[in-house]
Amino acid sequence: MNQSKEQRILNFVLQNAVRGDPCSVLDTIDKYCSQKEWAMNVGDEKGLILDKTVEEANPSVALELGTYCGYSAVRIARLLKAGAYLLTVEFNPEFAAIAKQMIEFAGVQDKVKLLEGPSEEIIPQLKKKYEVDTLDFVFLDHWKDRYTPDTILLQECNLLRKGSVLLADNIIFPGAPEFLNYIRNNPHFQCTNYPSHLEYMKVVDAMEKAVFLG
Ligand SMILES: O=C(NC/C=C/[C@H]1O[C@@H](n2cnc(C(F)(F)F)c2)[C@H](O)[C@@H]1O)c1cc([N+](=O)[O-])cc(O)c1O
Ligand SMILES: [Mg+2]
Repeated sequence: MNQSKEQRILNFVLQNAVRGDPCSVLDTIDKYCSQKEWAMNVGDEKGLILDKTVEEANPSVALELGTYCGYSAVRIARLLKAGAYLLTVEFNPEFAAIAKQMIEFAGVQDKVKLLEGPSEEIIPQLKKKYEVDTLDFVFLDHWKDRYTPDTILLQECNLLRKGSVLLADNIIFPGAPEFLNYIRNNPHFQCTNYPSHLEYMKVVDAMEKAVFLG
């Protein structure tokens, strides 16, 4: 059976990146996806916004919704301090298997826990099953129509604390208009917009940061 695009991306990394070097894995994925096959990784331009937001938040516990091939999981994990960790949620078993290998090749597996399943099932389990108290940082990059219900669910499950930082990808393209309306009109969040471009393309995109005010 012929390979998936995600398998081709992983193979290119296994053959061309440096094992144990997260930056080389990121650069190799960016090279493949800008020169050979486009894929929905956050990419190098928006990746810099992600880096700065993670460094500023300096999270002990981070959550990512939408692992895909593991590009942003590697990107976030490489910046985490000793003892800090990332929980990343992936719904598609094939993508989860790819991401697991990507994360291990990059050498950040000790800082990343990959959870397989739908967010509406996993988020309510974070406190009891995954021993989370509150989340310091959340990266939203999964299905755009899930950004709002999952942000509401995080609040309902008391997983946010004063100062928790949410960062959402694809505010312009493909767009998350309902989320933007929800979060910008919600007095419990302080929002900041970061204009950018769609990964590997000249198409305009943006990220939105929302700090929970408690
Ligand atoms: O559709 C896009 N992203 C959707 C991303 C979807 C990814 O998130 C996973 N997921 C779904 N639910 C969960 C949870 F949380 F339940 F586990 C995880 C899906 O299996 C998939 O791997 C997208 C599209 C474009 N584009 O240009 O079309 C550009 C982008 O940057 C994008 O992120
Ligand atoms: Mg995205």
